Amino acid sequence: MTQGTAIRPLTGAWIVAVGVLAALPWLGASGATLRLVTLVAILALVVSGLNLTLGYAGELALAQVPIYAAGAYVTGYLATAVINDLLVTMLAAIAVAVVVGVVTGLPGLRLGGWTLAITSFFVVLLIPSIVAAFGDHLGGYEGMIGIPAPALLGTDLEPDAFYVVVIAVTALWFLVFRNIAVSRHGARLLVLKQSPILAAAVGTSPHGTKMTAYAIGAVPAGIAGCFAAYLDAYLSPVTFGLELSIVILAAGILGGSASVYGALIGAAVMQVGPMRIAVFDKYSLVAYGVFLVVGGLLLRNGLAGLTHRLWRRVRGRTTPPAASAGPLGEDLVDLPAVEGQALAVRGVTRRFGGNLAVDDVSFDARPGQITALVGPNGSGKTTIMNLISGYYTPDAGTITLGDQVISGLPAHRVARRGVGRTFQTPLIPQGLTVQDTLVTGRLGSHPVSLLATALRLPRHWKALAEERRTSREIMRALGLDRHAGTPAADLALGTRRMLELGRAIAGGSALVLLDEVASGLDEDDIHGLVRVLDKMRAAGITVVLVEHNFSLVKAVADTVVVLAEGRVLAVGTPAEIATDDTVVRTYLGEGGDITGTRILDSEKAAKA
Ligand SMILES: Nc1ncnc2c1ncn2[C@@H]1O[C@H](COP(=O)(O)OP(=O)(O)OP(=O)(O)O)[C@@H](O)[C@H]1O
Repeated sequence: MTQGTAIRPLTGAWIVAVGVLAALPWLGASGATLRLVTLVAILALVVSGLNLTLGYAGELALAQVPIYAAGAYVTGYLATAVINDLLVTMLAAIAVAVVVGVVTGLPGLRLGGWTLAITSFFVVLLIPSIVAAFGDHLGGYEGMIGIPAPALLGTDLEPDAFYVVVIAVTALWFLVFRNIAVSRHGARLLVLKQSPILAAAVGTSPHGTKMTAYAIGAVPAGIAGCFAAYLDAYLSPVTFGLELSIVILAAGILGGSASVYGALIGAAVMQVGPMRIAVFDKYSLVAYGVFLVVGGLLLRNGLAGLTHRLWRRVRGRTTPPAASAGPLGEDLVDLPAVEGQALAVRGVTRRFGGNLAVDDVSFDARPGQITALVGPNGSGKTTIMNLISGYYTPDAGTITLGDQVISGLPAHRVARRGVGRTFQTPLIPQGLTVQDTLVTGRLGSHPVSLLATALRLPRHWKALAEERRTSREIMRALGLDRHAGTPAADLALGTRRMLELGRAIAGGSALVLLDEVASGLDEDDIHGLVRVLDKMRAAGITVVLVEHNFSLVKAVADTVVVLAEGRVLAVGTPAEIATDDTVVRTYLGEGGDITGTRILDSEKAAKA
């Protein structure tokens, strides 16, 4: 999987850079230089955690300083009083950092946005009080002194060896971060950032994804804390203050928060620049503020984004113009067969306050058939789609898929049971190619563990091969193969609708819900859509289609369910519905002819 926002590392250059940095002690670098590089590595680790939670997952969890402090104090305490082995102290620092990361992120599960930012940012103010409360063990306000130099597996580490460990572990973390960012897990974070609704629709739990982001974002800060404790053999609560929070934020924004290596760039600029230069001392907060504003206002995705764009220009790659759909070729392949499941909606009712949006609705949708829901604006079609896909819970009635009751389940669980859907306005995240977007449709149905992804275990490669095969099959069936590498958000509306449809199918969905999928499409697009709908039927998928365009309904639907004011007015084949007296009288008045009606609702007709 690729991502538009992440810089792809030139692996060779990366290995050389890490090798040169690690060899600095033997290349005659001074102690001051080694210390500076160590400080850059420590800051880069903390900032990379921010990039992961904020830049990738879009969570305003800003508790990096408390997390970093937790890692540092745990290391200091263990090394001084319990066991001084870098492996043990680092693992303990990571574990405690993850706990602090998750706990400080918890408000984000309910509140999100700025409330999370404020609560997590100001946890930093508690650090001196917490350190003071455990003064006997953590040194209180005066600081913790006498942290011994680290040992590793029973061998004391000389300063140069410690330096090499810092470089090696930092390089390893950035490799892991990069592996996550360019994988399906990175896409999962990106989808959550841009639309929690879409995240649920593709089967990923918004809460679970947020918790994962808080947890992995805390890992590098815990490692950084461990290194910081050993570096100066001294810890003071003063170090872990608001100023450091602002430095981290400035480095993140300046480097580029939605990038892997932006953390290194931002940390290097801050450490080599304003944090070193004495003249900044007095005005340090002002200087950091300026860096924050410059990074935020002038640089789209920070210095990393700028480097990325320059690199693309040098390589002669510029963003292609919006890709238009155009007519589908004749060479479309069939969709892979699936085991469709019957949908049964029984007596479903849903109120919004005093408004009875859906009133005792029952209907069936069968595998290998297309069931159309039609009716004027406000008749309850979208509410029924949202009830089936788990965004709403019915006040009464049940919805079953095959032999499983799905009503009452949260949306991501419904998706995992094999329900895919599209939206009235296509939800296509920025930063993903067409192929990557199709892969996101498999996130819930074909999970791969984070560990397998981060460490590139065989399970990861197997899943990647499957993802590529399935997405290629779907692209060939939907005529999307010529757009495979195009940024999905740049596509024309017709192609975006087709892509959403592909994503809904990609996980092997037994039931696919299409909400006004033809809206805004031209004749070529609609012709292509009809062919694809025929393929879905042939593949055995159960399709429920909300549609205003009765010509399209007539062309594709096996069964039509007509709704009026939240109730089922009639059910039948398109031909039966077209001549149903009640339907014709209700919508067209005495003597009307629905067969020639493009749209049941005149307002929608104007829009279409
Ligand atoms: N989240 C909500 N809160 C309050 N009322 C809602 C909500 N969602 C839908 N409704 C109301 O429920 C009724 C049915 O709306 P719904 O969107 O399901 O109709 P629809 O047939 O899909 O209309 P359209 O064709 O315009 O999409 C409307 O009266 C609408 O105002």
